[in-house]
Amino acid sequence: MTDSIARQQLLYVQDQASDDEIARQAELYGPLTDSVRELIEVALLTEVDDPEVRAALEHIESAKRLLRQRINPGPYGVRWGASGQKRAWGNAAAGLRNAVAPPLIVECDPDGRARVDFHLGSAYEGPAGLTHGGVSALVLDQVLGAAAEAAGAPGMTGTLTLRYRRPTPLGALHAEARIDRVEGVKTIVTGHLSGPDGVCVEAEGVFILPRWARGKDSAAVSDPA
Ligand SMILES: CCCCCCCCCC(=O)SCCNC(=O)CCNC(=O)[C@H](O)C(C)(C)COP(=O)(O)OP(=O)(O)OC[C@H]1O[C@@H](n2cnc3c(N)ncnc32)[C@H](O)[C@@H]1OP(=O)(O)O
Repeated sequence: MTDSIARQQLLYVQDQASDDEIARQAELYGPLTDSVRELIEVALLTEVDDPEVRAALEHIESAKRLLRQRINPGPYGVRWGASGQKRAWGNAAAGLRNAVAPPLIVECDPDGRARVDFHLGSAYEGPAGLTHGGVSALVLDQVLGAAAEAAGAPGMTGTLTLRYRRPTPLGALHAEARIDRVEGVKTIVTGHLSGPDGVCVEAEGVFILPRWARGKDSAAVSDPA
């Protein structure tokens, strides 16, 4: 096993947090994350005068000093509580503590289907007024991966193939996925991302249970938010 795989495995942690403690943390950190996400949007779009921008910066620096007083060196990893509840709160697409995440709150069925309605604001812009193609890939990677995981066939993304059929607007969007087939350690999942005018991006993903995780509890590579 390489050092990087060994290091990665140390970030899958059974911390035995109780459901009450997890709920407390979600109530505490969820609003902080939402506020920082809004801050990203407001910082991007504000048109106030220079003194107000400088004053806002001082407040933000002060908030950072407060929060840095005790800090996890990171990354967050994936944690399981005492009841088996998982937290992938650092996940870039769905993490409850990650302000970069849109966030995606993906609904899954055990037969390998997943869907999510979500909103992309101005921070996800690529072409003027449109969603960045890499952000569409992020969303589809997460939703297709969630479908594989929901059916008990989780894996790392081996190949993700996208077809951008029409520009993806910002705003209210939908993505869904379903397992097409399972071939040994490979799970092939298809899906799409759509906007108000129909399908914008089609996707096919090959999710592979990595060699190091074979024969272990499949949760070792699953990564729900
Ligand atoms: C609820 C939330 C669910 C979570 C959603 C998560 C979504 C996000 C997921 C990610 O972002 S994962 C991060 C991006 N992906 C990676 O970083 C993967 C990096 N690559 C690897 O770790 C390994 O190359 C990989 C695990 C993909 C495969 O390595 P293995 O050593 O385990 O594969 P192996 O050589 O044993 O091959 C197994 C099978 O897979 C095939 N294969 C290997 N690499 C492949 C590849 N890249 N694409 C397609 N097929 C591949 C290989 O031909 C073979 O097919 P057969 O079984 O038919 O012989």
